[in-house]
Amino acid sequence: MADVHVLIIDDEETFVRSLRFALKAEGMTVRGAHSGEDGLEEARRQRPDIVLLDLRLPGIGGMETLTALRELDGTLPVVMISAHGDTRAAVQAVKLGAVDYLTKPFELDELLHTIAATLDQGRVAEELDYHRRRDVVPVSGLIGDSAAMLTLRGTVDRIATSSASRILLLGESGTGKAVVARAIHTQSPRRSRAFVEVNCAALPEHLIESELFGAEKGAYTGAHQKRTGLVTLADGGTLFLDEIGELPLTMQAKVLHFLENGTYRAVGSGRSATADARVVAATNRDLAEDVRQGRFREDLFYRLNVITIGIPALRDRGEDVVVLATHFAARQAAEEGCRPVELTPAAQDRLRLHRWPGNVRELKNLMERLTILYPGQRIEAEDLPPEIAAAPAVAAATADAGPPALTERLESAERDLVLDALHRASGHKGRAADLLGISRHALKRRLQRLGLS
Ligand SMILES: Nc1ncnc2c1ncn2[C@@H]1O[C@H](COP(=O)(O)OP(=O)(O)OP(=O)(O)O)[C@@H](O)[C@H]1O
Repeated sequence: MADVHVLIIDDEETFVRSLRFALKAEGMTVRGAHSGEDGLEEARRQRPDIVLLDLRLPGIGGMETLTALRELDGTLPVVMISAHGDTRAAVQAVKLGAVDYLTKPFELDELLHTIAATLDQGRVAEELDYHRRRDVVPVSGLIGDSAAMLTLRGTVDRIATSSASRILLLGESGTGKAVVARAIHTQSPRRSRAFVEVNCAALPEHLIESELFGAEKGAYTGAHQKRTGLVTLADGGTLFLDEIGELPLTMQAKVLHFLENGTYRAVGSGRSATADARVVAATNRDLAEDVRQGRFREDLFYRLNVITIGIPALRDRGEDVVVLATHFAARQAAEEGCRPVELTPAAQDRLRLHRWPGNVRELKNLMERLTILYPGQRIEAEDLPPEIAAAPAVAAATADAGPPALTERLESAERDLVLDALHRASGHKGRAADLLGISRHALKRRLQRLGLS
């Protein structure tokens, strides 16, 4: 059992010394502490793999030390050491979270067996904890160690400090385009100036122009005072035009003019003004197709499509699914003031197999929901929503039966489109129906049929 770090907290010096000697002979690293206070300090500093804790200690007692250790790290296994006649208290300690107890005097073999069994049991929890300890959010805010993510972070680093003033981000909904846009800003020399985010899909058409470029007092009905445009606010900083594919054609011409000349005109103003904003635009649409369909200006497309960053879908990022799930679980737990949920290996497999049409956003929402429903608990595959829990079954069935039937594939594509439209319409069914080009009634029927209502 090399590489195992053991912390012994016991006030009997000779006992600690002899255990230390014996465990070191087994290749373990052993530290000793003679009081609960010292033991806690030691645990904080060296993060042991297992703690052997005497029930009877001077100062803060064994039970209190156990509680404090659990607060420090809920996954740290603690084995209680009790004297004869203390069995009741030892059992109580197990109820409080100790993994086991040994009664003095005990054989070395018994102790070695307990340590081995405990560490083996703790492996799943440990793996998660490993991720948690590594869960240091990178400067970019972009979590993930997959090859795709490393490449993305490298690209963001390079582009942020380059002179590129127009950047286009492409990726499915929820892949992290907004996070990337912000990372480009915070890693650029513009970081001390404003990062201004505009969601082109959320603004009603008649307001977009005045929001973006500002308006003079009285420029239109209801313009009671002069309005400063978001472009002006982004001067020296970064303007993030999210969902640029939703920009109405009339506005596309005005944005193009600004991108080409750096000048703009507030609504109702005769004078043109300048603003030096780096523009990062994002879309989940196929802009080239929109150009072909006449929905997006070709000149604006080419103007934007110079420095393009593709953001991979979550399903193509391998282990990132589990790394991100662990990150969101830890973050939500901190918010709720509880221990993070732990995903069993079977549950992790289901997450790996799911297609994640809503990408990282869908995963984040899931982990938030699980934390609220099962605070600090182990999540079994069956605790996951049916569409995720069923993933391996579907995968196995399709593997046996060859490629999925056309109806299944159509249904899955339909579900993705409907979910995407609902997301883009912020859950508003009328708008989602418009985006899909169907009636509200037809959308309702589809939602029912797909089990999404
Ligand atoms: N790599 C990542 N690391 C940490 N959090 C992430 C990552 N990617 C996305 N997120 C989180 O997932 C959520 C969705 O991300 P974001 O809003 O950036 O997606 P988006 O691609 O801009 O979506 P949309 O196209 O719908 O606007 C956010 O809460 C974001 O913080």
